[in-house]
Amino acid sequence: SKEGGGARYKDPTRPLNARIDDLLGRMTLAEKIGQMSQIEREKATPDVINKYFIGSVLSGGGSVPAANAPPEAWVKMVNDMQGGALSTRLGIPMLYGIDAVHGHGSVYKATIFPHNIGLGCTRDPELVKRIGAAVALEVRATGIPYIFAPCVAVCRDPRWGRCYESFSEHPELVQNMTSIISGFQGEIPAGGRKGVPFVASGGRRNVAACAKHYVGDGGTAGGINANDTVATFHELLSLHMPPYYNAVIRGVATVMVSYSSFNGVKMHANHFLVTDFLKKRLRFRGFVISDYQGLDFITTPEHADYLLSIKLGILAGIDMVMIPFNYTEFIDDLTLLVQNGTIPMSRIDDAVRRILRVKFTMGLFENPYADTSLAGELGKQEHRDLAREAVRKSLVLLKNGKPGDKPLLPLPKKAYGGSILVAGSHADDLGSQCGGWTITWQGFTGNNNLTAGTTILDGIKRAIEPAGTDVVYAGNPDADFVQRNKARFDYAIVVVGEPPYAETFGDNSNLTIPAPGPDVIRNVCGSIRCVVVIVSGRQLVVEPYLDAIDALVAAWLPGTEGQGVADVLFGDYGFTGKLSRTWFRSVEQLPMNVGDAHYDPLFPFGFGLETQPSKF
Ligand SMILES: O=[N+]([O-])c1ccc(O[C@@H]2O[C@@H](CO)[C@H](O)[C@H](S[C@@H]3O[C@H](CO)[C@@H](O)[C@H](O)[C@H]3O)[C@@H]2O)cc1
Repeated sequence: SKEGGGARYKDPTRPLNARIDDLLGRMTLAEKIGQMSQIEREKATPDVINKYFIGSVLSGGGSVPAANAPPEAWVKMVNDMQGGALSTRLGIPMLYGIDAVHGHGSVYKATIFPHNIGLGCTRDPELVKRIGAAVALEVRATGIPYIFAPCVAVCRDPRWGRCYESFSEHPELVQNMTSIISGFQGEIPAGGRKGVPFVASGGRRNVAACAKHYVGDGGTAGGINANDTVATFHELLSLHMPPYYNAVIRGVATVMVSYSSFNGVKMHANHFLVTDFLKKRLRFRGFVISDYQGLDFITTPEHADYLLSIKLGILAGIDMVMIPFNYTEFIDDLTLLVQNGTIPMSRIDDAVRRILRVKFTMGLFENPYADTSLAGELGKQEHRDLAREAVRKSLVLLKNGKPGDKPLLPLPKKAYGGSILVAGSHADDLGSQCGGWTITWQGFTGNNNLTAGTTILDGIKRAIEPAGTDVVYAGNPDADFVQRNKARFDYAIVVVGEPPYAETFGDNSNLTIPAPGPDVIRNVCGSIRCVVVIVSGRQLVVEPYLDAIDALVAAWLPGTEGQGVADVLFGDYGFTGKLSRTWFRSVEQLPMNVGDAHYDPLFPFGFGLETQPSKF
């Protein structure tokens, strides 16, 4: 019968392809196009999902059921939507997706891990896999089974606003960090088929992942977001493609297409790279999803010719469209294009087959509803301890003592004179130490209880006040304050850096430390032995201040567990981090990456001084 009923596709003992064939054979064009449609949470009522057979829903950056929503509220929201999907004729479950750039970033009191640029500096794929597994549990705690992560961009220019989402400028380091996919989805069992979508569906403690943004997102001209990556095919294959080999082998369930272009051809309209290369040459068997309004941006201005955009995107090989708002227009236009023969049914069937393969593989048909049994996983101490370990291992020590001086780090917990100075805006700013994609798309500044965490200053106080050291904090001390007080302090810790940003808002062509950071460095380090800690999404201009600085630490964007910084500053652990990116002298040198013929860095790729844990 054409109805769902006791149909073969509902029988989990049936072979995967038999279930797909049975279900596909029953589907109308409207049901097929519904599966290819992903809409935004705020549009996704159970009625809309039911009426249009919607196959997927997403939370865009910051799109939450309510401010500070607890896991239970997320689970209820997802399950209400799922009820709309399961009440359709064939009862195909919908797939809810969300970004998890550095942990379950949209969710109140989730553990926020260091951004990928810092994880690359750990050189620890096992650690990163453990992080993936922890993030999967925190995402499942809210009833969500699919994340738009990891970003496997190979960022070749730090002027790009998304460079912190990239593990490294070096493709091999990014390839190694694809271990996070096995954390998110679960490890393919020994002897299990590689290169096909895999999500450990048994325990429901894993999520479907998404390698993004295919391909060359990190190689755009001048690091301009969503711009043109001009390169030979060989350069594309040797610099930007390698992480996708690893992602496919690890069974990544989905791949997201990049807004960027390759030699002037929009990736969202690139049949050769999406279909001929990814699907045929690499034999990727999961589904390809567009980026948010990615079809609209095929044309300039965006959405200028939506019929054309849909034709080009779907024929290029995109299987699911992150619409996300104008879903009736999308559905009507795609229906028209199929009915008038512009898009063959075979292309639609390929897309739906891939989507169904992921949904069957991850057990979504057997477990369509979430429950609150994992609510305790959200932000639990074990995950915060893991994040703290990642912070420790991500820190890179770039300088430790002026020429002729003895090393300044590790610092003594007991200050000889009894007091130390902590200065700089970023010492006491949870939002800034987390960076973009935290609670909101662009992130936030300050500590205003938007989530739970430990600032770098809190961590310093907890580390040394018990030893009897008095910590004096001054966010922006002027020269007068320093002159009047310098004799009080054994040393100073200066924490400065960038404000939070995401995507185009982070595109930056000067990469200077934002004011008043340079003044704080000059005022403090000119009079007191100082450790400068830079909190940023990438390398910044530091050469002008280097001589005045006694010790220099790159902390990147550590996330909620700021105590990890103090752990290493005061010697509970040694510095082990190595640069995942070349630290330039000036922006005029950019782009400049390890392996370039002309390579004149301030600190080279792989650089990082080490210290031993201190006894006392
Ligand atoms: O082409 N272009 O020039 C362009 C510029 C701005 C856009 O604007 C758009 O609007 C934003 C408003 O929410 C969206 O977040 C996306 S970002 C997008 O969102 C996904 C879902 O959150 C993430 O998984 C992806 O990794 C991320 O790239 C985009 O920036 C769109 C396109």
